[in-house]
Amino acid sequence: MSKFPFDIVLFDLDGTLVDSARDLCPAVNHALGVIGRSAVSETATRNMIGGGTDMMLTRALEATGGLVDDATYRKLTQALLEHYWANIASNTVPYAGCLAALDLLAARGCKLAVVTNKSEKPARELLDALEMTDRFDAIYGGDTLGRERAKPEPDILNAAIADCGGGRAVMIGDSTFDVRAARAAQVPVVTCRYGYHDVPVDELGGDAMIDHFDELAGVLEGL
Ligand SMILES: O=C(O)COP(=O)(O)O
Ligand SMILES: [Mg+2]
Repeated sequence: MSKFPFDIVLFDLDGTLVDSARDLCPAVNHALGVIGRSAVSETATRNMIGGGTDMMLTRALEATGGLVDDATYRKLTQALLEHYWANIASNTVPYAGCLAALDLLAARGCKLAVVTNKSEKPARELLDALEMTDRFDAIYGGDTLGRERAKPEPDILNAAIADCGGGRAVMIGDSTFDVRAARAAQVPVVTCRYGYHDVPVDELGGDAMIDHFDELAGVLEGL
């Protein structure tokens, strides 16, 4: 078997490895309900994910009547997180073909890492609940190095690459945060058509796109 072109595969979490909108959306709506706002749809929520919890809540507030004062915002963040913690893996599942693709990449000698804008604690909690933690050599959240160093900054990608021993890395993600972070880290990036997009999917601007995890290893071999 020919040598695989990458040593390290970095994965975004929400909208890339796992379909989490069915748990994130109710948590957002729980928070909106605290101040009597109307609910946002799951479809709308999907476009609000990718920049971390604060950005998701901010976008949901903007979509339902506007921003709130700091004290209210803190209360709503608390309500959102409490709801999310209690339901973190109620309806969240790895995307079809995800686990098989991770198996295949590991069998081809790749080290695997998660680089998410979700905070590290809930990211680990979710991966634990889905029994996925052991598959990864590094797991970085949006707060691991400090929020200001979350994606689109390259820092968590670079840190994960270093933890994996360095080498040829590639990023797999679903939002402009992932594409920009990969560009800044100077690694190629594959986007997922099935994920959560903050811009129209064809404007993400990655190096390749997959519709399904079954395509991933082949697409990486062709980069
Ligand atoms: O928490 C979020 O908004 C997104 O997380 P992600 O970086 O795994 O897509
Ligand atoms: Mg994502």
